[in-house]
Amino acid sequence: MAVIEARSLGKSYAGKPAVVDLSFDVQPGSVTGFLGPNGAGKSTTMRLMLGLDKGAGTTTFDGVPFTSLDRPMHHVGALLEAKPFHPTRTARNHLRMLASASGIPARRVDEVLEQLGLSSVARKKPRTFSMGMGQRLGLAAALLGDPHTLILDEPANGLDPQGIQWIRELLRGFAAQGRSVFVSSHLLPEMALMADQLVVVGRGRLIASGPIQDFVRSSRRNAVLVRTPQATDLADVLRGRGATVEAVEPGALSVSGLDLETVGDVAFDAGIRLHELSPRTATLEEAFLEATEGAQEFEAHARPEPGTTGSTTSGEEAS
Ligand SMILES: Nc1ncnc2c1ncn2[C@@H]1O[C@H](COP(=O)(O)OP(=O)(O)OP(=O)(O)O)[C@@H](O)[C@H]1O
Repeated sequence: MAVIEARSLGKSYAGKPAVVDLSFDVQPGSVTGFLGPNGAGKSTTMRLMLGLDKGAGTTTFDGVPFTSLDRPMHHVGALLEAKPFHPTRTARNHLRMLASASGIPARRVDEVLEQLGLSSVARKKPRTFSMGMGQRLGLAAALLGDPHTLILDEPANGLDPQGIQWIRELLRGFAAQGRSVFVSSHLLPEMALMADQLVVVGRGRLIASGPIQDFVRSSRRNAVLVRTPQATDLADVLRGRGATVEAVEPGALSVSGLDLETVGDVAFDAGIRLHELSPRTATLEEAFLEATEGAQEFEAHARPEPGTTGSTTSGEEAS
């Protein structure tokens, strides 16, 4: 059951740093979400981890680099952005070829096709597949060797809501067996449901790592909502106690910097009547946007006019 240890990973393209001195661990029995804005270096990091890109640093799987693993498909299954499918081979033959190259019995191919819901298209060519089906085939290839570690770059890309829910259950189940999952995604509500640990990067550098609850808890967007007919008085008293107070609507305050019990006690001591006292927990998206503020490589400068679509970006599309 592999601990992944990534140490001082680094990579530049044409002198421009894409990944900078990046170190983190992925523990068995967990789903570790890999988050970062577009162009933050997630795909590059995953390629470095698997020895597919040359760069600085090392990554080991239970102490062994990927390129030195004996029968690597049995240890690590990977789904990266570029999925090389043979143009004329069927889905089943594509997997059979991968299986035979790794000494995996052919019956395992049919097992994963079944597991991934691809049995009915097993004899079709992947180039005719929708994006979601292509993702499923890529996942089938990653699972072929029944590995104890999965490294997945945006696996939910192109999947429909049922597919997204299915992959969440698959990865949670995989981790519950004591295996390791390292997965990138921009679907933050999904990540909040799926991951227990996070690695967050911006401009190729580590921004945060650790349990997802700690990351969300550290957000300034966590607050206490108070409704009171004496909002002005309460705001003054709370500010006097060092809280940050924002009027969200007439008679309602959002208070940060004090916990819920203290806000209630302060109001009671000041003789202020409360009509509501409730916690407001930050979402993963809010915590992420706050943590990566200023770390976006591709920043939108113009909001679309109401009724139009699209936005203007300052740079090229990331990979
Ligand atoms: N093959 C390449 N040649 C040149 N530059 C590259 C190449 N691959 C990535 N980059 C650059 O490296 C940086 C990191 O890119 P990377 O694709 O790793 O980011 P990412 O976090 O996966 O982005 P996204 O979320 O948009 O997929 C970006 O500035 C990107 O333009």
